[in-house]
Amino acid sequence: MNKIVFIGAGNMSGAIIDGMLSAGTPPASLWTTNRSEDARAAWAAKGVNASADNVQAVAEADVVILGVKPVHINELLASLASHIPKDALVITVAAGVPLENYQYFLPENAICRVMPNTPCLVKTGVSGVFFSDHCGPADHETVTELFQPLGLVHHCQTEAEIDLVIAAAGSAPAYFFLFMEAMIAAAIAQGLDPSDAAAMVKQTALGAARMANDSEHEPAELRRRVTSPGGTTAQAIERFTSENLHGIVASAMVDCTERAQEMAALFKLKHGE
Ligand SMILES: NC(=O)C1=CN([C@@H]2O[C@H](COP(=O)(O)OP(=O)(O)OC[C@H]3O[C@@H](n4cnc5c(N)ncnc54)[C@H](OP(=O)(O)O)[C@@H]3O)[C@@H](O)[C@H]2O)C=CC1
Ligand SMILES: O=C(O)[C@@H]1CCC=N1
Repeated sequence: MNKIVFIGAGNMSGAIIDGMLSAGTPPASLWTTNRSEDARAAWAAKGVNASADNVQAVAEADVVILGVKPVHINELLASLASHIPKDALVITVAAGVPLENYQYFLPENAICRVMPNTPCLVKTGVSGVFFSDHCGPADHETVTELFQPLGLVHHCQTEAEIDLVIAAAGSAPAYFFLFMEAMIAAAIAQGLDPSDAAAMVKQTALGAARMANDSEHEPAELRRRVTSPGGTTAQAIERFTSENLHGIVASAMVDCTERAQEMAALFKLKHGE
């Protein structure tokens, strides 16, 4: 059994771990580290090995998954890199930290940047992956084995493509949640009971997402099939269009990608400074 170690098991890594558990990964093969005692107790209650000691956790690891915030990656690598087995595959889910940082601290390891999203929790995630030159077929296989059961795996051709995956998938669950929040608030403002409004909006989002995935038709055609000429939907769509929904979405996604690029410039190791 492989030893898979998560350094920092918060929102994103936690979703991956819970997704893996529900996909049948034996909890005893998973190790997590957290500084908070409550987080460790919660993982231990699920049968996952939980520790506060990163150095001890990575001993004899086959796969190390770095799940801390981007701002903490460099200091974590500086303190932990020499303890990570050289034959371990190192996976990082951090946004905006370039591969070269990991390669500097871990020159002999195979490294893979993965940009997942939180729906990995319910095995309908998206994970963009980009491999370092040190990665061989066995590493590609390991990443596929780990992430495919959690949803769609997209192979990025360039590292820069990871930043596009962030805008289209990594950050994107939040856009849909925001849209749901706005719809629920509007339905309540129009007089629906709050719990009825929430239940209807969530169920409609689920139904639309399922149809979009299962149908032979593109979303634009599915939209047309709801929109009777001169009817109610047409009025709502006209408002979205005239108020530039497409433009807002496009600008938001450009902002998202640009923020990842800014973070990369910020966190990139500056040798000799
Ligand atoms: N949230 C998301 O949807 C996505 C996030 N990501 C990436 O995932 C990473 C984590 O983000 P997210 O999960 O949201 O953040 P969280 O803050 O929820 O998770 C980070 C975790 O790291 C733990 N931690 C921090 N420092 C250490 C340390 N030195 N040793 C061990 N554990 C540590 C924290 O727990 P404790 O304080 O108990 O130690 C916390 O549980 C980021 O790099 C982000 O870019 C990528 C895609 C999507
Ligand atoms: O907001 C963030 O920076 C992280 C990366 C993608 C989703 N959450």
